[in-house]
Formats: sequence, structure tokens, C-alpha cells
Amino acid sequence: MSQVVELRGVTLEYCIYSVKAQSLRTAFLNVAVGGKMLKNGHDVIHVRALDNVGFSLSEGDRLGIIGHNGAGKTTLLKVLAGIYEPDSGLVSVKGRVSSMVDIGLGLDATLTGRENIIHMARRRGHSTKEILANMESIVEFSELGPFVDLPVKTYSAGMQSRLVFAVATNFNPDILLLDEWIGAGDAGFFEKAKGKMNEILEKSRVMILATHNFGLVADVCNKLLVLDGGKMEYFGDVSAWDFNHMKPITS
Ligand SMILES: Nc1ncnc2c1ncn2[C@@H]1O[C@H](COP(=O)(O)OP(=O)(O)OP(=O)(O)O)[C@@H](O)[C@H]1O
Repeated sequence: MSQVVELRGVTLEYCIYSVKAQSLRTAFLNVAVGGKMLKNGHDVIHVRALDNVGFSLSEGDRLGIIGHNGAGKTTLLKVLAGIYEPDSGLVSVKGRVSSMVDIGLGLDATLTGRENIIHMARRRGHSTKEILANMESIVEFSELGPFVDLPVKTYSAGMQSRLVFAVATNFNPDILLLDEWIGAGDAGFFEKAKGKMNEILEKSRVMILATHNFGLVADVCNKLLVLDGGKMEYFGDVSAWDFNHMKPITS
């Protein structure tokens, strides 16, 4: 089966400059969750958010990424979306990617919802003609009503989430990246979003979902990646992972 996504030895460090206060630096270095903190002789701290991550996904795979806060889930999705370049390693993603990774990143708060739809869809490689043909279905799905013609800075987090979700899922992407997409939005929209996700799951070649919701992973995904401090603790079939004891099932 052809590989749609392939990562090998992916490592990424964030540099935090000018961390001047010694107490803050010590606090950083002692933190229990998150990527590995490394300091140099100057006022710079490096956080290794991804450390030698490698896996491949084939046509039809649905990957769930789990891990503690700061484990590197969002960073990995950003690498897959092409938002970040890794410091080292190989990333190969074949196909049209649609991501709902960083809501703030995709939206311009000064523009209206409708204008943001155009911008987001353009960034995903769609033509103006294609976007305008899909505009009403995106607006309708977002359920923003008249708010769609107001600046996004007037939206709540849930409303922003609806808008990004409506664009991200409208065009039947080859590869769909979702980050805690269930976090925002009310119960009604969650049910609708779940239905929509199932619909596009049928059509997308690969879906990758980062979440803390183990039940959702067990329901929707066939593959699982467990990250811990930027390192891969497990990659394999969901059915071979014991979510209660957070370890592989041993027969
Ligand atoms: N922009 C940034 N600058 C510096 N460090 C960052 C930045 N973004 C993330 N990090 C650090 O990288 C590590 C991984 O963060 P990431 O957001 O990928 O984790 P996560 O698994 O998605 O966490 P959560 O479950 O809390 O959303 C953490 O230690 C975090 O502090």
C-alpha cells in the first residue's frame, strides 16, 4: 500500500531568547511536563518539542496522537501542515492537506468571517472561483448567521472554531489534520462536527487527530501515536494499546 505520510528522525527545538531571570530559568528546567529543556551558556533556552519522531501512514489510516500537555502533539501537526520546518529529519506528505491546527494562526481578526473564508481557502490552494462556489455551504455549516459579515475579533472561541472547522472540512482534503477540534463549540455543533468528520473521513486518504479524548481515538482511529516529552512512546495499532494502563497490550 502506498505511503501517504512518512516521517523519519524528525527533531524540532524551540528557542526561547532572553530568559534573564535565574529563578524563571530554574523553574523552566525543573518543569515536569512538556518538551526537554536545554540551556546554553547565554540567556537562551531550547525546548526540544520533538525528538527523533518517525512513522508512516498509508491510504485509509486514521492516526490518533495522544500525550500529556506539552508532549509535542500540536508541534507535530504543525510540522505535518508545513507550518514549521523540523531542525532535522525527513517529512514527506503526499496530497492536499487541510488543517485545523492553530485557530488563531488561520484567522485575521480584523477581517470578516467571509473574508477569512477566502483567505483560509486560498492558503489551502483553492481558486477564487472554487471558493465562491462553496461559500454558502461553508457559511451555512458554520451557523454564524449575520456574524459572518462582522470582523472575527467579535467572535467567541467557539465561533472561531466553527469557522475554521467549516473551511477545513469543506473541500474533501487528501490529508486532514485536526487538533483538539472538539474543544470549542457547543454540544449541538460537536454532534454536527462529528457527523461531518465521519463524512469526510470516508473521502480523505489520511486523517491525523491530536486529542486528550481517548474514547474518540478508540472510536475513530486505527493507528495510535503516543508522545512523551517529544519522544515516541508508542506507534502502532490502536487495538494493541491499553488506554487504562497507558501501555501496550501484552498477550
Ligand atoms: N511557540 C513556542 N515557543 C516555545 N516553546 C513552545 C512553543 N510552542 C510549544 N512550545 C513547547 O514545546 C513543547 C511541546 O508543545 P506542544 O504545544 O506541541 O504540546 P502539546 O502536546 O500539543 O500540548 P497540549 O496538550 O497542552 O496542547 C512544550 O514544552 C511547549 O512548552
